[in-house]
Amino acid sequence: MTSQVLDGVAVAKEILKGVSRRASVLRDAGRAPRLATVLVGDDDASKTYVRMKVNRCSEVGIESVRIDLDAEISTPVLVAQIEALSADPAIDGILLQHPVPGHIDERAAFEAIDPAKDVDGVTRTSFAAMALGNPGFQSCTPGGILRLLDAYEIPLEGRHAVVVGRSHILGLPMGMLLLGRDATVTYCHSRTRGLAEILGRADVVVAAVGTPELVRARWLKPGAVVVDAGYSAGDRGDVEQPAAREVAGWLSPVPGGVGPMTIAMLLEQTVTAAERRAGG
Ligand SMILES: Nc1nc2c(c(=O)[nH]1)N[C@@H](CN(C=O)c1ccc(C(=O)N[C@@H](CCC(=O)O)C(=O)O)cc1)CN2
Repeated sequence: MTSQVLDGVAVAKEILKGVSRRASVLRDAGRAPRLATVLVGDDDASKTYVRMKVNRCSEVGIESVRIDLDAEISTPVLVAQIEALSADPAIDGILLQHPVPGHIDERAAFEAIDPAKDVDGVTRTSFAAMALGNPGFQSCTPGGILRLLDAYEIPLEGRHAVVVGRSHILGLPMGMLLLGRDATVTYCHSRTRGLAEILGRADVVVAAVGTPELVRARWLKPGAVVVDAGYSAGDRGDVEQPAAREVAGWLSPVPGGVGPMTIAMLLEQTVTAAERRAGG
C-alpha cells in the first residue's frame, strides 16, 4: 500500500485565494487588514517562521508590522509591548512567536493579547471557546490540521484518534477539536506507557511531540490517517517517513503538510478579525 497524500500546500493555496479576495474588499473599503508579529530573541527557526508569515501576508494583501525584541527583554516589558498592540486601533491581529526565551512568562505575554486580535488562538479565551465549540479563533496548527482533514473528507465521528503530544498550542487543542467532531480521543505524551500498542489501535494519528521520527511506521495500524505535525531541522517530522507511506492510508508530508496550513489559518483568522473590527 502507498498512502494518499494530505497535501497542505494545495489546500493552503485554496484557503489563501479566499483570504486574498476578502483582504482586497477591506483594502477597497480603505483599510487593509494588519497583522503585528512579535519575535523575541534570535532563534533561527523562529526568525524563519516569522519571515514566512510576513512574506505570505504581503502576497495576499495583508499588511504586517514586525516587532523584533531583544532576547534579554523582561516579561513586564514584553507584556507592555503586547498591551500597546492590543490597544492600537490600527492593528487587527497579533502573533507572538513561540517559543520565547526561558526567563519570560510566555503565558502572561499571551494573555496580554486582546482576544479580539488573538488570530493565533493562544489566549485562554480562545482555548475555552474552542473547547466548548463556541465561535472564536483557533490555535493555528490544530485548526489547520482539521481543515486539512476536512479538505480530504476524512471521517472523524466515532473514530479512535490518538494525539501524541499535549503542548498548549498544538497537542492539547488538537484533541479538543477532534473531540468536538465526535472522535474518541486518546492523548499520549512523554509519560505514556505502551505507545506502540495504543498507536496500533488508532484510526487517526496526530504526531505533535517535536521528537523527530518518534512514531515508527511499524507501530501504525494499516490504513490509518496519519498527520505529521513535526517540523524538526532537516525536514524531519515526528513520524518515520517515508516508511510510514507503506502503512498509512493517508499521510501528511514534511515539508508540505501541516506547516503551510498553519500559516494559512493565521492569515485567514487575521482577515476575519479585520472584518469583525470593521463591522462586517
Ligand atoms: N505563535 C506560534 N508559534 C509557533 C507556531 C504557531 O502556530 N504559533 N507554530 C510553530 C512553528 N510555525 C509557526 O510559527 C511553523 C512551522 C513550520 C511551518 C512551515 O510551513 N514549514 C514548511 C517548511 C519550512 C521551510 O521551508 O523551511 C513546511 O512544513 O512545509 C510554518 C509555521 C511553532 N511556533
